[in-house]
Amino acid sequence: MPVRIIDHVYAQHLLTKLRDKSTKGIEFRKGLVRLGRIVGYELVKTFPTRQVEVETPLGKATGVEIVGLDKVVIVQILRAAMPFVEGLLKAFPQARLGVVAARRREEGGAISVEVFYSKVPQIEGDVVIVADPMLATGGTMIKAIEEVYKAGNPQRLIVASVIATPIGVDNVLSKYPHAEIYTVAIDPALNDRAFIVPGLGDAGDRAFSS
Ligand SMILES: O=P(O)(O)OC[C@H]1O[C@H](OP(=O)(O)OP(=O)(O)O)[C@H](O)[C@@H]1O
Ligand SMILES: O=c1cc[nH]c(=O)[nH]1
Ligand SMILES: [Mg+2]
Repeated sequence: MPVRIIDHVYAQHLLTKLRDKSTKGIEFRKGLVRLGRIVGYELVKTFPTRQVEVETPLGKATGVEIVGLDKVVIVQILRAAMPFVEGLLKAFPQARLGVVAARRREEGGAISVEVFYSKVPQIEGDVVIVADPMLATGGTMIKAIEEVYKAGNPQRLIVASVIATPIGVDNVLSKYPHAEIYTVAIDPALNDRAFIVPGLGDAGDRAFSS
């Protein structure tokens, strides 16, 4: 199960609004928060559950408890992941958080990625969700995952994205074949500046109005 598309109709609806170039500033940012929430709730479905008994004020009830929520670490890749992670945290409010600050640079027609700050908590045996709305070439995600492995070996490595490309997915999976990639859409192409086409443009710039 290398890539799973989150085909929830509300996720698809929100993504369409984000793609629309007339969706500006705060509306764009709010859309990313809402998408993060839905992606989070879809990810929760992949966790094991157990039956538990609780005492209600009037008697006993049998219910379901999600197992392992206390083991979740979310790693956000600055900057575009910030609103997306705000949404993910609605589904994983007790998650510990890591941060990787990265920027893509164009040098002589080639794209390179610079990580200029990284702080990831100890993650041995944890479920790590690395969040970035855009998985274009996959270069940034690969660098972020390298930072994750410096902090320990996760039990599960989940990549949470909004738009991915086939090449980005292949690049990540060729280095980390066990990564579980969740995305709302896969777009076909990259342009000559490694932007996703049709994509939604520059997610960081649109979210932060620069
Ligand atoms: O898969 P890749 O080809 O590496 O591209 C994806 C990265 O590009 C963007 O970051 P950018 O460098 O624009 O930083 P920003 O989030 O601050 O805008 C985006 O937010 C991803 O992190
Ligand atoms: O299309 C793209 C590619 C990388 N980063 C973005 O924000 N958009
Ligand atoms: Mg950007």
